[in-house]
Amino acid sequence: MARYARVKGSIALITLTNPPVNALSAAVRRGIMESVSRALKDEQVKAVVFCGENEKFCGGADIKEFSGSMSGPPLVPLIHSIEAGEKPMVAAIEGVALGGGLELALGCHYRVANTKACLGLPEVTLGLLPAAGGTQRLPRLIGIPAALELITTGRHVSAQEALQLGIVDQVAQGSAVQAAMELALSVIGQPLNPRRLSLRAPVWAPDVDGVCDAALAQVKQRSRGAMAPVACVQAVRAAAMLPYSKGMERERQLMDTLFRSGQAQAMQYAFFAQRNAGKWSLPNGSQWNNTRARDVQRAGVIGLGTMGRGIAVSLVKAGISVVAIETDAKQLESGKKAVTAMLQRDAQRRGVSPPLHLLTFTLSFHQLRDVDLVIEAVFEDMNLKKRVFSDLCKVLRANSLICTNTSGLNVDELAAVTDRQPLVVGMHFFAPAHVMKLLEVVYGARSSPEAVATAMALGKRIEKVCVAVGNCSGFVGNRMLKLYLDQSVYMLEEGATPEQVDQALEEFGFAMGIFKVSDLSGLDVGWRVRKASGLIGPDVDPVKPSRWRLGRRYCPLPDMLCQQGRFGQKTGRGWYLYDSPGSKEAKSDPEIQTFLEDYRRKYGIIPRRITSQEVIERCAFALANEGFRILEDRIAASPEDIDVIYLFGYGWPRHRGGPMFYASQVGLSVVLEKLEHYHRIHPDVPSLEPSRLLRRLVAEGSPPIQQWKSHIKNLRSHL
Ligand SMILES: C/C=C(\C)C(=O)SCCNC(=O)CCNC(=O)[C@H](O)C(C)(C)COP(=O)(O)OP(=O)(O)OC[C@H]1O[C@@H](n2cnc3c(N)ncnc32)[C@H](O)[C@@H]1OP(=O)(O)O
Repeated sequence: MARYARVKGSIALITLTNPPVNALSAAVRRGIMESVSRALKDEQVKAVVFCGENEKFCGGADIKEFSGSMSGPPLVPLIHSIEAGEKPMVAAIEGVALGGGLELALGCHYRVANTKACLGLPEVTLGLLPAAGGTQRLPRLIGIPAALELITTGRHVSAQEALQLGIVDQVAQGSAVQAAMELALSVIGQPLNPRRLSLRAPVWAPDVDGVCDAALAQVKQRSRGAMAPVACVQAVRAAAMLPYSKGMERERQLMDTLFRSGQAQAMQYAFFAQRNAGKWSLPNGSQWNNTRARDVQRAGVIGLGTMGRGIAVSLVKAGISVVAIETDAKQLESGKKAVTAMLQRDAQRRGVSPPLHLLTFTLSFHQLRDVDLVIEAVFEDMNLKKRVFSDLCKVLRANSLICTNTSGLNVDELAAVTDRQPLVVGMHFFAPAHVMKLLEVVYGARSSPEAVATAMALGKRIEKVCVAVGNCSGFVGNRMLKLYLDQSVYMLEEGATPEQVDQALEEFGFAMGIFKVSDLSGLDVGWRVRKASGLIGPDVDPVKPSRWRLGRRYCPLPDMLCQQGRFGQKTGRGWYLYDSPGSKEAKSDPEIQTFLEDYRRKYGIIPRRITSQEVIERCAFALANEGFRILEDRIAASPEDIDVIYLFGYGWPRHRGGPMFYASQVGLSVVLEKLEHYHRIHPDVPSLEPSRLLRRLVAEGSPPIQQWKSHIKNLRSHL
């Protein structure tokens, strides 16, 4: 899987051939080894150029191989043999040079990239470190601070930035392969030792220790328990302190630990889960590769609140014309200002001009007559949305799609008021919509495969991670979130504080605990939903609200907070205290402690100590248990889809894979046992009762997560 050719008389051109990204599989490594040996032996060959098939240099090691037993020539000695070769070796980088691909290029004596190439060492995002010499060669090439930044973040850099950093020697406007061949011919006969990065001395710099310490503190703070970024800093520190061979030894030791870790498994699982989510399928058999998406050139956005603004920005940035509608002139003006400012800021950052010409702001629905698709983002109110949907049908072309950004209302009920049920789907964005990566595409009972394909393709075009889900209250993400929130507030009743719960979740890896997140989102949002769903009504005792509603345990604490006007950050008070409305730093509020104590006293609850372990078990296992029910109900097509939703929409730590992967990693029988235990203690919380699918999987020997899909099919056929 490496092609060998002699070109221009004296150049051996070695082409990596393993589409789509020319990953360094065992066969590719073998091919490179044989080709290098042939080039070194061939007396006609005076220089060697490496490139990749289909204008993609190399996407790195073949990640699929990591889960099996590795075979074939190892990468480290292979790259060493390239570097040690007595003929100039030049990497011609087109498309991507990532991970092992860049490490291969660093083993070459020269590197040429074309303008569109991107380079990086993203191993840290897979729970690993660049262990084919990357942590030792890159610092020797570009210095410790720049290498630390690239290796600990896994950030991709453009060819231009790579040139500025000194990673590549040349950027070619046209073909990198042509430019590399010219460079190779021009350097024949020049000494190679100065070009061999491994021969360079350790990279000493003033206060190297201080720089590494600062990087360590930064990654520990940023990555919340992830091991790989810490190991990356340790390996780069070795490049600063030790000769190359010792540094390589350190790199290998650190990699050995990471490679076997559950964190690496979780992150590699997340990599493939994200890509598999794009391969959607519907219960009727329609799927991503048998359904055509429609082209969307013009879209409408109804409502310019926070969500509508973010959606409009995302569409325009992808080159789609947008007609943005509001019902009130003042709101239209403030929406216009906000959208324009967001686009201007973004354009300024990227050094381009803002695509404002793609935007039309109007109060008139008639301007929507020739759009291909509309995304409704009005207030979360079924009647209001129904009115908007029927008004849309009066002006839209008969074949225009109508999408709703509802976060959990019934898509079928909305579709029913239209004249085009097959053309109605949900597009559930997450706030802020121009930043958050997740998009749940919700298909209703009558949504056509073409409508789903169009929404999925549009989501991909605006750079979202899209997951197709079925229609139920809250869809996947918010349906699960409800149970996680329930557990959190029950624990406050039982004796915990918001700080304790949040600390346990943050130590687990969440960027923010659930109470901080609730304050950020606004506590009034859930309050409104609970009122609309009949959980709060005039029959509720205002002095001692019932803890039992609709036949199950209910915690009135969040409602009581809202009654006090504590809506979270926006009012300066929620579960925490803020310096002023809108400020972000959450501080403990003694009033909340007193409020919780009074509450427990009023209801005769004797507080008990709740450990971090209990917090994690009750939150994570409640999430996973609902995830199993969602799989039984066919609302999500696979556990991977659920995990992608939690990773990209709800801040689940990537090094824990997602709630379903976490359950599989902890062990399904352990999860079952714990749920049974908690359900025994809390029989008034039906959601803690282990799901049928979980029981079934345990009974069938807890198969690996990749096999759950077939067990789910069997479970259904037994129902
Ligand atoms: C030690 C460790 C070492 C030495 C390493 O090198 S670890 C690997 C480091 N490399 C990476 O992390 C790069 C991973 N890949 C990507 O970031 C992207 O795939 C890409 C930027 C290279 C291309 O992006 P895009 O064009 O959007 O395509 P997809 O992401 O959808 O990928 C297409 C298919 O290729 C599969 N793929 C990609 N990279 C690898 C890889 N390194 N090993 C195995 N397979 C890879 C990916 O899963 C897609 O497969 P399908 O879904 O189409 O089946």
